[in-house]
Amino acid sequence: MTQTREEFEARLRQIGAERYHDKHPFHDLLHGGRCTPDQVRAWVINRYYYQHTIPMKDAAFMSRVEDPALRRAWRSRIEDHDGHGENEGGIERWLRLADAVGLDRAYVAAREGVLPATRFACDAYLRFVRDKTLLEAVASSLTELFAPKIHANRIEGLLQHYDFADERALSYFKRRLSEAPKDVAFGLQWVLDHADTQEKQDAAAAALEFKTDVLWAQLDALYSAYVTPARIPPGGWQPGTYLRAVAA
Ligand SMILES: O=C(O)c1cc(C(=O)O)c2c(n1)C(=O)C(=O)c1cc(C(=O)O)[nH]c1-2
Repeated sequence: MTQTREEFEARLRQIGAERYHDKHPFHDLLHGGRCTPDQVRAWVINRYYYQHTIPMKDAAFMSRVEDPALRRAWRSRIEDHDGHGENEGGIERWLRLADAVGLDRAYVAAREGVLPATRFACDAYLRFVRDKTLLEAVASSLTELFAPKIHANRIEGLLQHYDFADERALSYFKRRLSEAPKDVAFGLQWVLDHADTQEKQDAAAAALEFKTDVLWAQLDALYSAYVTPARIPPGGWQPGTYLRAVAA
């Protein structure tokens, strides 16, 4: 049976409550100050691949949208990451974090040393948004409903526990606190408006579950490669390499 708007929204929120990556043990380590400097670096390197993918998936999405009003509402997402005018953009802010944790930013930006499962997960997200219905594509972005809380926890945890953490290093997360809510408020209303049959509601819910898997799989990959017993796959970043040259 088709759910009411309220029931369907509650169903989407329940997916986050059960499956969002705030519950992943790697985040407990990271936010609780129990990651080594190299584990933090591995996270920064791998998560950059996600950052790199996001504006590409948004561009793939927009290339399929025929409604100018929807494109107009969506396009700030690309500018948020790539920058616009005075705003240097989220990708640059992520590279500041790479600087702060002592990594060579050119290495991070080149996306070498990224774990295979990170690539597979992020590439799957891009393909999903390119190939599925617009409703599924928008629904897959709704993990951002749950992101402000994890960003706030991260800012607090990193500031409390790690010497590298300061306002400049964490500017990516601070900025997302104001960017994400506007995006997700629009996305949620759009999904609620368009998922008007049971079939569409099921497809949108499945898309959101798929996206929680995309996020979870990236942290599983990190955990298995860099937390005991660490098993770094061939080609993965080796701790101690590609550190930033420090002036003598
Ligand atoms: O740190 C996080 O946990 C987290 C999660 C997510 C998410 O839920 O997909 C995003 C972000 N951050 C983020 O910073 C971001 O720009 C973003 C864009 C999107 C998207 O699917 O369009 N998700 C996320």
